[in-house]
Amino acid sequence: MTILDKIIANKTKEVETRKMQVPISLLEKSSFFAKATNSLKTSLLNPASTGIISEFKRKSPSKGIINANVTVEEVTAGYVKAGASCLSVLTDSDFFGGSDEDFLKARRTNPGIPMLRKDFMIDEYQIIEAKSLGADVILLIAANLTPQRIQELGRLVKELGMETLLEVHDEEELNRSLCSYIDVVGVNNRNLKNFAEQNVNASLELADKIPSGIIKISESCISQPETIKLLKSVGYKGFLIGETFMKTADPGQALKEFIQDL
Ligand SMILES: O=P(O)(O)OC[C@@H](O)[C@@H](O)c1c[nH]c2ccccc12
Repeated sequence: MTILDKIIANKTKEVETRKMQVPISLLEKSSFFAKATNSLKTSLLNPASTGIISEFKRKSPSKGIINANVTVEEVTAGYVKAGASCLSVLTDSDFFGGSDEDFLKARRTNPGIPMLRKDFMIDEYQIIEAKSLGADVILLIAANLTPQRIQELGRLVKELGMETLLEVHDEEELNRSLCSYIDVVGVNNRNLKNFAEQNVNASLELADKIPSGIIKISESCISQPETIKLLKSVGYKGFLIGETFMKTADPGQALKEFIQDL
């Protein structure tokens, strides 16, 4: 069993429990259903954008605890002040130490910036739940979804006015998963089956395989401003970074310093 298999088995149970606890009709009462979303695409296409999608991540299966001493409000506000183009907030609690409460706190603190709900999406229920939390962008991970499920979930994301970030790790996942509901493609440099990689080779290899009209993001294992320059030179517009900032005492300050060297 890979780590991803374990996460998905756990997530399947979690979603079934939630469905019994909170009916969709209750989720739909959230005021976020009446609010317009902030577009990630628009943000990344803005020439003044840093392209940095900064992530709030307390722990991970590969690194264990990354930072247990900061609050989601201070970190996300610091990211926005430093010039992040989008925020990513983990809501998976068992493997990543996140929660829906974290997401809501970040949302209320930063109403005007695109926010990605970072979780393992397998069910329509979670998409509606994401909308109820004020999410703008949904992550669909090709490694754990069939092409048909990507289409079905992507369609619902669009119906609810949000955008879909499709995450792939290799060319096979990319080719089978692309469909008309995908707004942005993210190449995860880390293989979620073993969490082994420490480099951005996956992004470099896939750069010219992603159709040119689609906005490209490089995800994970980015720790140097020079890497951003390299990724930009092969066409990437977005850069999803968690640990590099989260492992410091002041992640917002770390982003600020990182941006100065871009
Ligand atoms: O902390 P890093 O190496 O900068 O990575 C951030 C982000 O890309 C990573 O957390 C991530 C990418 N795809 C995921 C899917 C699920 C959970 C987490 C992730």
